[in-house]
Amino acid sequence: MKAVHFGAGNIGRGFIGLLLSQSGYDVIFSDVNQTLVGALRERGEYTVTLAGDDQEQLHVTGVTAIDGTDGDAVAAAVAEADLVTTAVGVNILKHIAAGIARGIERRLAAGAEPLHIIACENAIGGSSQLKEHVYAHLGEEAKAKAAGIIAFPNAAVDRIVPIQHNDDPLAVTVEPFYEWVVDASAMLEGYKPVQGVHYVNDLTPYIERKLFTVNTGHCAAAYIGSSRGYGTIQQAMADDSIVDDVKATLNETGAVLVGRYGFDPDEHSRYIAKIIGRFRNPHLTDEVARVGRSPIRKLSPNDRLVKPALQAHDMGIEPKHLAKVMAAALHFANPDDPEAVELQQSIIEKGVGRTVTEYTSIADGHPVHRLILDYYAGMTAPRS
Ligand SMILES: NC(=O)C1=CN([C@@H]2O[C@H](COP(=O)(O)OP(=O)(O)OC[C@H]3O[C@@H](n4cnc5c(N)ncnc54)[C@H](O)[C@@H]3O)[C@@H](O)[C@H]2O)C=CC1
Ligand SMILES: O=P(O)(O)OC[C@H]1O[C@](O)(CO)[C@@H](O)[C@@H]1O
Repeated sequence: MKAVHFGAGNIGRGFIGLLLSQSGYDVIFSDVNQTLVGALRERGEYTVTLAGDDQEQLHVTGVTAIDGTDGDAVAAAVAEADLVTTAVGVNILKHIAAGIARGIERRLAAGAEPLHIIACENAIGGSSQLKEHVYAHLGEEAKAKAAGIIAFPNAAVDRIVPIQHNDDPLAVTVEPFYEWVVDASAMLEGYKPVQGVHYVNDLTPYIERKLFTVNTGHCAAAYIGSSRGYGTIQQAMADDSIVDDVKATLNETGAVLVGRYGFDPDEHSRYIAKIIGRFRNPHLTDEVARVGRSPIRKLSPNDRLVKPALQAHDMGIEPKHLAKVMAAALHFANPDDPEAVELQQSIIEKGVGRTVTEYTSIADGHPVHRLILDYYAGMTAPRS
């Protein structure tokens, strides 16, 4: 069995590629990073280290790579794949869509074997977004033929994999925990399960619980940590006042999740406690720059801060701590992060009020808008 996985980065090698390989797939990574592509082709294997007390090592074999900028190679790989997955970043999905579309056209011309295409990104509806981008490259006839044969099940993926600082470009250290949940209702009949994947008929509670707990809590630690001058999540989480902020933020999202989906409150509290323990993992060094990266995406209406804050407000809960995290995100100034640069520029040119409205879609005068501005005014810019 052949799987084509777009993105040989941290999650690609350290999570998705690993599980696919353990499930018996030959994994072909597609990436634009020529160092990664060259090393994967030359060596055909790499090592994943689990960041626990015993530093267990897992050897992934039977892998190779293609150059993601080579449209023919990408189309040929997709045409022959038994499964396609991605972990490139949700904003990159549009850039891989044309190659996937060409691969689908080739499949359709050759007899149309069924195919699942699963985006493993931190986003609600990642595969659906990818489908839209891919369909934009297909004609009406191809789209009609693809219906019922090419499926794009949405997924939630959870494993913390920091930026790697190893001499070996392929080596990757990951936290031991993982969770990969896939929408079974969108899978084609007779699909072969991937080992370690949890297939569920209603993905929404899973993706929202993950995004609004793991990712909301993590970015709370990153943005508030950064505003206090901390460089890593581990440093920030050693500060009790930041842990209190993270917990209070997750109590707000927790109230929303318990209210909307009927999760057991005690079980949800244990879920939060476990996640806070994961953030503190002493065997990892995770930079606030990575966890807070792309603040415009993280402040967008459907993402980990705005959506639960507005849901909380609608349920009569004042989302004070979510607003505080958003205010800290507006102070997140990283010259190497193009979205942070754009946000800071917008604040300088248009003021913070208009910037909040433009990027979060929360109207001026809305109580949550006012909360964000109040916290923003009371917060100093991060120490350099
Ligand atoms: N790192 C983590 O702990 C987690 C990350 N995620 C999600 O996984 C996705 C990937 O994140 P990371 O692995 O951390 O990022 P990363 O930056 O380590 O990996 C992304 C890879 O995609 C490649 N890429 C960029 N453009 C491409 C293109 N056009 N074609 C093929 N490859 C391309 C990059 O060269 C890079 O190797 C993101 O959506 C992230 O939100 C989800 C859960 C955990
Ligand atoms: O990858 P994103 O969406 O920029 O956000 C970083 C987040 O992803 C994770 O790496 C895993 O979900 C978390 O560590 C962090 O909350």
